[in-house]
Amino acid sequence: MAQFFKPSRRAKPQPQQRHQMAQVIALDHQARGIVRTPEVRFIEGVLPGERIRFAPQGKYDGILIERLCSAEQRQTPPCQYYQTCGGCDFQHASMSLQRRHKQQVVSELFNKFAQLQQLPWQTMVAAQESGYRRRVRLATHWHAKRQQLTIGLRQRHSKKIVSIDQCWVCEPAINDHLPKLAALIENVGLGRQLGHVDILAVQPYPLILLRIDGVVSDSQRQDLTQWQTQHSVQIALDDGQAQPQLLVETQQKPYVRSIDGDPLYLTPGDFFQVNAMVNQQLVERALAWLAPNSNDTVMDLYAGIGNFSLPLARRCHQLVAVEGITRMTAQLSRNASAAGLSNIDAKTLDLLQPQALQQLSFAVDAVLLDPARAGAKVVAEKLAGLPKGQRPQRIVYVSCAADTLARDVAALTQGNYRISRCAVVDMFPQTHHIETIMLLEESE
Ligand SMILES: C[S@@+](CC[C@H](N)C(=O)[O-])C[C@H]1O[C@@H](n2cnc3c(N)ncnc32)[C@H](O)[C@@H]1O
Repeated sequence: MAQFFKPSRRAKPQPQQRHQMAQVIALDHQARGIVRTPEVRFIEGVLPGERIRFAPQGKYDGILIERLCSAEQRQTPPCQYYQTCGGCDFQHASMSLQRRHKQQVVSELFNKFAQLQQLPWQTMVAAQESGYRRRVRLATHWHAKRQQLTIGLRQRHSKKIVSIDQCWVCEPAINDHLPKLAALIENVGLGRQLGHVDILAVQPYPLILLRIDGVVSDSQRQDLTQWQTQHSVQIALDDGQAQPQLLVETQQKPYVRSIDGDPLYLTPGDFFQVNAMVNQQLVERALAWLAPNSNDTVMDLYAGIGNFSLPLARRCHQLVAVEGITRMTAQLSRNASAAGLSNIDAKTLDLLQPQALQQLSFAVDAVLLDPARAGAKVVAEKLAGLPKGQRPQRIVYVSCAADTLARDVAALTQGNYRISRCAVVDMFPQTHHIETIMLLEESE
């Protein structure tokens, strides 16, 4: 049969003459270096002040070929997998540069989207630089010929998996179990059926959540049950259809603790904040800025399983919590009951729907907003337009996406609010991800 030439789908190496020299002038919002030659290009792994040789790629990108000098703020990436793993993209910068850059990005976005030049910055909410992640999702690949399983994190810009047995930013409870997983799955014979694996550093035992396609036999269940007892972990199975199930349903439900020590029970798959120490400080900061007292009615929007709701309810008269996922609202209510709190009214509403907001009275003393990346546009526009006496005096907005935060805060400041405090929250050190907390108060 005739053989036709098929070009490789891999990016071709750039010919030598196309390489260009440039000085990195700044970092973009994803912590990539910006060069101008004169066209603007974005290059990963480089820092402002560094002179580099790079290969242009596509219309806007470049690939670093050689660094001719190093910025003072460069550090040797501490993680052995840094060059290949796509997990942390900012390890080559000192912690002070990482944190300064995050604040700079928020300032730039507010300048651009909210026309606000000066923000009232407060001390950053930050804790340890490594060993902070209490949940991680691992990718897996089953080599049928070798009957071997690879577990790890995705390579940068690739579907390939970097096999890891330690993750520098994960909590020790995760790293204790990560190296044992491949052998467990191979021995139990679930390699072919395995999708991803989540490890959660929760109480009373670390939880390993296996995404399995197809049926798990009784003998496989027995093997897994034996293993979880031997290694003091809990295993849960997720078939992608129904809610993940603990292998032994009679065992105690997993939980994390609120800042007051109340257990926040969760079902595998429920959202909880990734960085326990930063979360502790974040909730404390939100409480300090919202300053609830025992006569106040407070609203916690995007409440999850009650991370902010329970501490707020302990300090105010009445707490209205709103969450979009029914299962999590029910969990929040159970968590409130377990903590002996009877002043929480938990509702399930889609806060992106204007008509859903008609079911809420915003004549409360304070509101906490903690939306997902999409932000809280509909809520912000509603709050911005409410007359005095029917709106909260204080709003604390916790955000994981500075662009949607700037958009929503612009709506609030064009209404009856002004920004009185803000701080960067370094929830994900060693990565470019930015969280922010902002206090808005009635301006008249
Ligand atoms: C960043 S998490 C914060 C959860 C909680 N405040 C915490 O600290 O753990 C955002 C929460 O908003 C919920 N959510 C996302 N979109 C929503 C929507 N349209 N309406 C209501 N809740 C939503 C998610 O289910 C999630 O629990």
